[in-house]
Amino acid sequence: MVCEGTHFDGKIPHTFVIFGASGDLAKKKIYPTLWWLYRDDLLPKPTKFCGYARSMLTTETLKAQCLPYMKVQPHEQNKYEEFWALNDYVSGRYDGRTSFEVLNQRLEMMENKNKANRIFYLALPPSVFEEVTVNIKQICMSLCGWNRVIIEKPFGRDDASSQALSDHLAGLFNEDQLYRIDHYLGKEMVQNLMTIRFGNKILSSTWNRENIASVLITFKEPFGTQGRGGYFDEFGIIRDVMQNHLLQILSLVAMEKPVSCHPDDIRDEKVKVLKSIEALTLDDMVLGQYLGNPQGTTEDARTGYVEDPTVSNDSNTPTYALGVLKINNERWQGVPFILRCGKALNERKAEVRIQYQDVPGDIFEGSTKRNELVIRVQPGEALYFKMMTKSPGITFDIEETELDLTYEHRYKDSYLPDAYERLILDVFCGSQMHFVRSDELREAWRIFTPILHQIERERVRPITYQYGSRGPKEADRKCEENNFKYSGSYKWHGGKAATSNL
Ligand SMILES: NC(=O)C1=CN([C@@H]2O[C@H](COP(=O)(O)OP(=O)(O)OC[C@H]3O[C@@H](n4cnc5c(N)ncnc54)[C@H](OP(=O)(O)O)[C@@H]3O)[C@@H](O)[C@H]2O)C=CC1
Ligand SMILES: O=C1O[C@H](COP(=O)(O)O)[C@@H](O)[C@H](O)[C@H]1O
Repeated sequence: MVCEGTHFDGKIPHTFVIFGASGDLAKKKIYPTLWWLYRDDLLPKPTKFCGYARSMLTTETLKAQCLPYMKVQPHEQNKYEEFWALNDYVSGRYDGRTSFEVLNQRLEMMENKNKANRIFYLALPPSVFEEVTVNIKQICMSLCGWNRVIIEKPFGRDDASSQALSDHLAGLFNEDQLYRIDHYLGKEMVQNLMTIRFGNKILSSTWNRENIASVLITFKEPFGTQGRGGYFDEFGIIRDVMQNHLLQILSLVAMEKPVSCHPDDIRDEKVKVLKSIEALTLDDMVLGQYLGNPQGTTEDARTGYVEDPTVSNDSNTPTYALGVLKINNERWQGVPFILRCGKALNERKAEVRIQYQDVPGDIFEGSTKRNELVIRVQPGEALYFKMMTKSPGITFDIEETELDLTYEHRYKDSYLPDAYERLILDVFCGSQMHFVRSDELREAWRIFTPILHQIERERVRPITYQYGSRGPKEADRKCEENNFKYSGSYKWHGGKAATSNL
């Protein structure tokens, strides 16, 4: 794909600074990702890494904390030690100048006072975000290389708080220095959406209201808060998953073809389609909250959401949400885009279902089923197209079958990197294609803020569903009302890959 930012500058040293290095995200995702990129020789040489947090750690203790997540193979041990030899750690406050001055001196030492590019990863709670970014800007910027700042969600709680954050950041950095991570944009099948759509004539010419009945975008997780409901209860599933991951997928499914693959051309189209979406209302939604399953085999499964000790007994925070979005433009008017997401459900799955309309002028006595293009994001990346065929043999009966592109079969020997690997490498390369621009964010909050405020103001009660179920029955009814037909007749006769994901 021809686009900017596909290469990094291999001649200049790079320093990667991880704020919140002692935390959960850092040890489970950021350090492992940096190690994998280093292991596979994908980073510029030399790149050094510096952790920063309040905890009094050493590089050795940090290394020990990260070990369970690093997936080090015995033959990689030497390289693994090399990786840690490139690491340093500074303990300091988030709000004082002095600590940041110490950090900057340490960075200069690591860089031998040479020209260096710096990447700052903010794996931090939003409460310290503002002071850390101010201190980075005032004290820690590389003076001759470039500086890039990676930010993790939540990007605010609603339109006003998100705008305040965007304004704060805009006062410190240029938009091209800011990399807002939505890790779903780093997933293989999400990145594939543009190619599927714009690289296939057969799909591009049917991708519209004349052919498509509805689009269903799903995220499901088979576990609850696992005792960490405190964070979740402040946000809920709409802010946690729907407003970001699912809406990003929607915009890639629904946007017009960009002028080129330049990141700004793509993001311009994403913003345009978001602008055509009306704000959600309660009538467009089904909200759920899980109850414990007394027959559950784990403590998590037996514990209902409000029984989590870190969640209040009368919390009305949704752990499940379905929302029907309408896109008011020439391509999509009248086609419901149904977003569904939930925790404590029956399976782990993220997928997009493009359901085509019924065949007009039926000659098969009502036995045709709708075509459906399924883009399975996880687990087990696959693209399959459900279609009708004549049953093989002497009969003239018809049956449902599929054109199947299961990655595990077709691309058996390919390595699919983790989303964070792709995205962090993009930051080294300066490609913002898979990062969220501030105007995308503004539109996303415009769509969701009114409903979020209403749920909080009116204390709207979610419908309860049992841990391990498919969620509230009302959600299936809402799909039906919105032109998504489920027949239950489809049978997949496929191999190992499919069964292991059922
Ligand atoms: N390449 C491959 O590996 C392929 C694998 N397969 C496998 O075959 C299986 C079946 O294929 P699939 O496309 O899912 O076909 P189905 O049409 O059988 O199911 C579609 C989805 O409908 C949902 N559903 C279940 N009950 C209802 C209901 N009452 N109302 C509305 N929706 C309902 C389920 O998802 P939910 O619970 O989320 O609503 C289900 O996944 C899949 O699990 C898939 O893994 C199929 C083709 C290719
Ligand atoms: O951003 C989030 O995503 C994870 C799910 O990510 P996945 O890559 O494992 O699908 C979710 O568990 C978490 O609540 C949410 O904040």
